[in-house]
Amino acid sequence: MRKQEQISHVLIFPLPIQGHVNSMLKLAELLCLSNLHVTFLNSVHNHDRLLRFSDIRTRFDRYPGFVFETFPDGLPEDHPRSGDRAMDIFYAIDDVAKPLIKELFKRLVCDTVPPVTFVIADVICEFVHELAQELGIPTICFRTNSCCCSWVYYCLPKLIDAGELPLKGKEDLDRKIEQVPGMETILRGRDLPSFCRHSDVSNRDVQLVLTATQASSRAHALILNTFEDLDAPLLSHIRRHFPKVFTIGPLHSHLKYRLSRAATTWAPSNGNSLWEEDKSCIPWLNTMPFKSVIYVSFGSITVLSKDQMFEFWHGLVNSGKPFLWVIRPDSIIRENGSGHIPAELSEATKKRGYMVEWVPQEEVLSHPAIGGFLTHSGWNSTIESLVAGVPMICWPHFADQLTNSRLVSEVWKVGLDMKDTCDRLIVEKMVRDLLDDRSEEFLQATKTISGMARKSVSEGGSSYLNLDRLVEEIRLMRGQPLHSTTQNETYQAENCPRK
Ligand SMILES: O=c1ccn([C@@H]2O[C@H](COP(=O)(O)OP(=O)(O)O[C@H]3O[C@H](CO)[C@@H](O)[C@H](O)[C@H]3O)[C@@H](O)[C@H]2O)c(=O)[nH]1
Ligand SMILES: C[C@H]1CC[C@@H]2C(C(=O)O)=CO[C@@H](O)[C@@H]21
Repeated sequence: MRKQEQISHVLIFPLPIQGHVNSMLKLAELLCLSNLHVTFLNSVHNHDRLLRFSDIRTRFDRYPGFVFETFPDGLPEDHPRSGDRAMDIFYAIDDVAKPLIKELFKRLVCDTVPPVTFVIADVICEFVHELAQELGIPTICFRTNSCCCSWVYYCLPKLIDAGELPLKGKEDLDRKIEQVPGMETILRGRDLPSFCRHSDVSNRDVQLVLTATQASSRAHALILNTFEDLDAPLLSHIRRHFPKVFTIGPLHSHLKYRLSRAATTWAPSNGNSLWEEDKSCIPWLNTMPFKSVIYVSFGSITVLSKDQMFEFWHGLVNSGKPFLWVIRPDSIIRENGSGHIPAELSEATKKRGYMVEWVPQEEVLSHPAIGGFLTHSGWNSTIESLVAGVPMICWPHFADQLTNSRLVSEVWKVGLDMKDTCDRLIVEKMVRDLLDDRSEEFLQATKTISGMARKSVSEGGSSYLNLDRLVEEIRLMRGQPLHSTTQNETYQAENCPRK
């Protein structure tokens, strides 16, 4: 074995969308801080945007063992990559980009010094597991979504066998779901991930989630962006099927802690944003009273119809509370008809509203003026809100969001779930409940969880120790194949030209 092959070199592959790239870049930086070599794969589309709107270049330049590589995602430049077109990303990668990614993998295993010895694959990208396996490179998989949703995905075959899926109609939405151990008293049909609402389990999105989940069980270990105290009951179930689970989150908070302890004077960076962060909201927030503002954002892929936007807008204005609302340029569905904005909305917005296209969300959530978060319940947003101690109103509509919002309201009790409704009266009432009438109860619960989260990433905490164990595992696994034969060496002997 050549000398360079002694060095552990990790290849990280996220699904190329904001919520996945964000958390996996944080993981990448944590691994760099532990002196591992890391190559991070971005789609060309995302990489260009990250270079324009974030400081990734300067941030990662400081790690000598770090490299970005890119691949085309197979979609035309003007494709929205959001809303009901978000799933196109998978199928375009499959149709167009896969052979190119395979060549890239080969190059990284054969021609790179030191060669890639380990892959951390986004669970949902099944083909990455296949490629790594083909090349004899051990894989750890990373779930960027929540622990609760991951557990539901593992239980899907059981749900189907027991006839709990597919849901048979509207009446099934309120029926209790019994086949997800640990959540028997919590979940109703409507709280299952959105893919479960398809009337036919042979639907390709359902199959994608099922096969990716199955493939992940062949990986060496599983990484979750959560912490033990938050998800203990579910983790004990997951560990019966998947013995090696590394809970190392909340990743954003973990990274901040490790950076603050590293012997550097590196300035805190801005995020991993695919849109330009508008920081003008911070001086506006500075003028607002303590915990008075409701922050509204539906993440990076949700889109709203005009009717939905107006229901939220009326509800926010009628609540009488100041609001900071992120409306991405691509987030309102273009429809014919009147785009007329009623005078009462524009007047109230001038007085106590602030609308922007994208914000530095972690900074916003930790601002003292923020009293609540009206969110789509994406996992990053949820865990960022938990760490910041900000109660939530949840308006989920895709994938894990429908399950996350149920845990927010019924398990962690840190907010309210308005799923499957979009009505100005409900928005108004929930904003008042969150910020006034029930604020004490929600603030108390979020404070407790925030404390546990921070403890978990501090020295000696569960996530802190788990990250150290993960790094050790990667170092130990270097060059060792997962399976009985030394596939890695066999592959290299057969396919890498002799140097
Ligand atoms: O103005 C904004 C709005 C959002 N963000 C950040 O963007 C990320 C958004 O991630 P997330 O809340 O997880 O939402 P999505 O972008 O919708 O994420 C997708 O990926 C997640 C991880 O798998 C899933 O949980 C979601 O359901 C899925 O939609 C977060 O880190 C936010 O801090 C900003 O920085 N500024
Ligand atoms: C594009 C989506 C397909 C499934 C992924 C997901 C999940 O629950 O696994 C959550 O939201 C999206 O990021 C992914």
